[in-house]
Amino acid sequence: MDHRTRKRIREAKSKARPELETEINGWHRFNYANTFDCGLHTVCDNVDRIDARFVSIEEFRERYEKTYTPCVIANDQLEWPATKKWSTHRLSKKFRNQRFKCGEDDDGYSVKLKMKYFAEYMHDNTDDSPLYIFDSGYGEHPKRKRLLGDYDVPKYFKDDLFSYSGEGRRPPYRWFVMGPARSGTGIHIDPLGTSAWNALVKGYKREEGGKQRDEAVSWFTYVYPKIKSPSWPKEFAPLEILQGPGETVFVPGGWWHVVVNLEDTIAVTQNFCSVVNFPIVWHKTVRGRPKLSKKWYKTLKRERPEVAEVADKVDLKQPTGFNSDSSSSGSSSSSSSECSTCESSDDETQSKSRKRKRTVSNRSRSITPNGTVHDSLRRRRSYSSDSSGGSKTTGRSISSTPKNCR
Ligand SMILES: O=C(O)CCC(=O)C(=O)O
Ligand SMILES: [Fe+2]
Repeated sequence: MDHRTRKRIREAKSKARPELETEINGWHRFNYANTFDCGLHTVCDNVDRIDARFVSIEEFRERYEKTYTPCVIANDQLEWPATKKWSTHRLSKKFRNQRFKCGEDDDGYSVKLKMKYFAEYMHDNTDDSPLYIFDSGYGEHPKRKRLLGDYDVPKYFKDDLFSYSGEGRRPPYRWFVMGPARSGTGIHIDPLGTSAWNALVKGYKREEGGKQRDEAVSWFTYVYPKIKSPSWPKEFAPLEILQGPGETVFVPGGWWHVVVNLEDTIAVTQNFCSVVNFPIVWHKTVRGRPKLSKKWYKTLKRERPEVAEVADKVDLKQPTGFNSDSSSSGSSSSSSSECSTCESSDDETQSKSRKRKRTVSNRSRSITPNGTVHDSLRRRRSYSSDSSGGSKTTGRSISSTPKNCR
């Protein structure tokens, strides 16, 4: 690593995590680079896998979306140029001098690094919880928007009702995500009741959460062993996923989740509002983003009158019964970066400057040497009564392969 690269990285790190700069050995304090157990052999992968080639949109909707049941979608990236183009090497050539967001400073401003510097850092760092690219601006940037051509929104998620709120106005909804081992996303619920898909193109992940810092790696170190211990009530056992390259995780709204990368990973994730989660998302948007909701409603009325009718029927005085508070942001391993994950508080500023909050929840993901990622999801009981609460369904084209489950 040359002098300039080191300097740029040092600057980015001190902006993104100033609190670590004042600690002795702040970035290496826990020596996770040598001690972090990625848990490959203890992961209990207990989430359904479906094959995108055989499961229809209708079947997916009935089985997973409507029941708010997480699942892993396989074989959906077969045609994606990203599978070839998204290697650290190729990206660092193609986007060499493009700056990607890898954190946020204390005033909420993006901390960015040129791809060429970040790629070097990926391969050569021993930080406990390294910087993580979590960039939502690429779609509007003249050069970075070339990434859009490398992947396709999965067929199950094409009808995103937030598109009717206006591309420039809608809350951030898509993120290019790239980071080394031990980076990840602290425990959180995604914002505004939205659901998400997260497509891992390269690498392996795993997660943990905790109150040390709201970092995934700490969660996995301190909290995960507790929830896996025999004394932990079975009814609160988490869902866990080892997500590999080529796999796309469906995270229904309201689920706590925490994700950790087990090695270098490259992924894309989008949050969406569909006809299924619309009543909840509408409720939260009216309360959290009132101005936006008014403009959104106008367009819906014109373009999707049947959805506007649903909006008319939502009782805004009743609580949604859906998780909406005390979630964390921490979509990067640094506790301060932007995320698709921050739950909305009821104010209009939320989507612009993502607030950091300490978390109480999480999802995690990890990867194995043979290309699997591990994801751990847990739903709060208060979530919603019509949900299956993580129960599994199996059937044609759907397999569930519990491993190491107690
Ligand atoms: O891949 C990750 O780090 C998880 C991302 C996530 O959960 C989110 O963006 O909400
Ligand atoms: Fe999330």
